[in-house]
Amino acid sequence: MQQVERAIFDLRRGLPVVVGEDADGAGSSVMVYPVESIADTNLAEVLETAGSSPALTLTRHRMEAMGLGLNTDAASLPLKGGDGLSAESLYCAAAAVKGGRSDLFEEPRPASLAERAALALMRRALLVPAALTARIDGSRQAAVERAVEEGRILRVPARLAERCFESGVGMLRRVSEADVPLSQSVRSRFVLFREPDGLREHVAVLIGDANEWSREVPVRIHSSCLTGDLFGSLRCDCGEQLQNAVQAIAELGGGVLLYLAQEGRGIGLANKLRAYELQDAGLDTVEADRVLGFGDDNRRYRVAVDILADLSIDRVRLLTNNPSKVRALSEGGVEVAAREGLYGRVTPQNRRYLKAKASRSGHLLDEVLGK
Ligand SMILES: Nc1nc2c(ncn2[C@@H]2O[C@H](COP(=O)(O)OP(=O)(O)OP(=O)(O)O)[C@@H](O)[C@H]2O)c(=O)[nH]1
Ligand SMILES: [Zn+2]
Repeated sequence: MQQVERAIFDLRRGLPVVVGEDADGAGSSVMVYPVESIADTNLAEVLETAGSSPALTLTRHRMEAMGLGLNTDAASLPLKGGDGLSAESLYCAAAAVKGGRSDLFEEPRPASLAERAALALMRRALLVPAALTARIDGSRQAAVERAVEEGRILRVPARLAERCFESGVGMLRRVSEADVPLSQSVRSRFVLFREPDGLREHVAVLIGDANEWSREVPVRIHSSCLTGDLFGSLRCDCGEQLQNAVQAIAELGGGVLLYLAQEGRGIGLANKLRAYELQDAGLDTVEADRVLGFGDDNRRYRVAVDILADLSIDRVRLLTNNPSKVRALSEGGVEVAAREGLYGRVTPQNRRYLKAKASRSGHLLDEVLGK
């Protein structure tokens, strides 16, 4: 997987990578550029390097947002070229609320294996899930091969890249820990876990004395929210939920708060801010993520299951309003003996967000929003 991790870093830096369809990554290969960082000059470079016409590869959700239904998980829109084609027009087609100019593209076709893998890499890299892709023409293969051998560009096998979200299952590493007294619970210990690819770190906050925890350990699974947790943003309820969770767990005799690196429901802070802009243009929190090409909720809770296993916890009292967290733990073999609601204050700024969570994602919020 090392190549895949390196490719993710390159893509985050705005560099292209080569995705190949054979097991060793060679064979039918595609150059991949992250759309969000492509500059006008790169467009000429893509044509020159790959020697074939590029396409814009998008997720099904983005295609739907553009009114281009195609019954596949991902599709590619071959570029027509000509006037109006620029880095900006590509970005608009990939992420703007209005979907960009359709006259710049040919009819969509289902994405190839390498193109689908390119989108998986974008999502893992927390970029806008849109790639400029170009098959490497036979006439350019030798040059690309040389660039790969000389380390000027990375090549990854599509099959590995496509599975970049699964690479770490069951392989979290417990890295370091220390006591960190909190104002609401003086006896608290932070334990840090790192995913094997080194890309994400998660923290388990052990509250109180583990020997005194009840058999149904009070557990909160909290997805990180820089704006809410640290700055008290009024757009969401995360900051207050975080504080209330520590308080509630302490009052229940201690337990665990899992602070998971899942900013913006797993789409990352950059995309969350993009989604906020789309919300300010009228979309709700779920629609905005879809328009950016994501699903309704991009979080997977496997890391929570793995951390609880490491802590030898198999029965919990879960503090959440989110039924998918309950489901994910149960499916992962953790018994959810009870669920308890956990709320922040409803404010004029977050009411619409909370209502959308209740109506679109099934959050159990009647207690604070009314029926
Ligand atoms: N994409 C996106 N993410 C958001 C938005 N507002 C808040 N978030 C993120 O949503 C997540 C909320 O996490 P949690 O509070 O753990 O989960 P939850 O699904 O609300 O469920 P609860 O357990 O009931 O709180 C955080 O990662 C926030 O950064 C938004 O408008 N768009
Ligand atoms: Zn938040």
